[in-house]
Amino acid sequence: MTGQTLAIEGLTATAVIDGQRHILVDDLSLAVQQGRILALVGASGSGKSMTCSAALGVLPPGVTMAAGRVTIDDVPYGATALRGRHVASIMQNPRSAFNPVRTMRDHAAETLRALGTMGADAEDRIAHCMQAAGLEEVKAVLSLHPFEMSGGMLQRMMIALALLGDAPFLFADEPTTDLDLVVQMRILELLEKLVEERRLGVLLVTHDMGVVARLADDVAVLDHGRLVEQAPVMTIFHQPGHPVTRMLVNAHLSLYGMEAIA
Ligand SMILES: Nc1ncnc2c1ncn2[C@@H]1O[C@H](COP(=O)(O)OP(=O)(O)OP(=O)(O)O)[C@@H](O)[C@H]1O
Repeated sequence: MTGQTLAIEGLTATAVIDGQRHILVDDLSLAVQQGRILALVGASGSGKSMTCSAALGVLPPGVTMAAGRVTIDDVPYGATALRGRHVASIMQNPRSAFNPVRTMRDHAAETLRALGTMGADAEDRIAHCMQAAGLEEVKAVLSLHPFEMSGGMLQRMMIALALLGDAPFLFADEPTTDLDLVVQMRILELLEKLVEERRLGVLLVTHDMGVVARLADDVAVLDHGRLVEQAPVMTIFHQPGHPVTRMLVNAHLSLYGMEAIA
């Protein structure tokens, strides 16, 4: 069973800085398959987040998508149609994603409204997604404000909200960066489980090659906005082809050794 394929094709994002046009993402193409995790790696500033933002039509002010399109099984989709319904997203620093004066119940209701799916079964769906994200005490958690929750709980809630749309794809932008090591591991285990159980296709932005070794099936390497290498994870670690890939792998190996990826 192969499932759907989401393709980003010829994506180019530009910004005018001090009167000069800069290319932040340069004619980038990649494909994410349902049931697989594609890690998007590269040095800081290489364009990983901008790639996700451009594909989902949520670029920051001043940055323009100059070219490109997103297709699912060769059918092109506009960003508004993609977001939530076909592609869910989670990002780093979950605390900043929540409104500090609203409860989790408010956030869940707002997500359902945005998806246009506030049906009679709304409560059940919220509970189901929260449980899938490892939040068992549904009623208690729904009554909490962000400041009453840990970073790990907030990230689980963000994942629960992402699951509400039942999208086949998930873009996860550094989902564990701001969490402590134990919580990081639990969130990674959760992502792995969701890919297995729901056959999500995940585009995982990370700078952490340990996370790549642990989770990814395939790896795409960015350098200055360009895709310089794409290969299965084992090839990336054992036969990195591009100097940037070698640099990322060597930096990881010099810190942690080969055991983690054997
Ligand atoms: N609002 C903006 N306007 C113009 N340029 C921007 C803006 N935000 C980011 N950039 C530039 O776009 C490029 C790509 O940034 P991006 O955030 O995608 O990098 P990244 O690979 O995700 O980095 P990191 O790992 O540090 O998050 C960088 O050169 C960055 O300086």
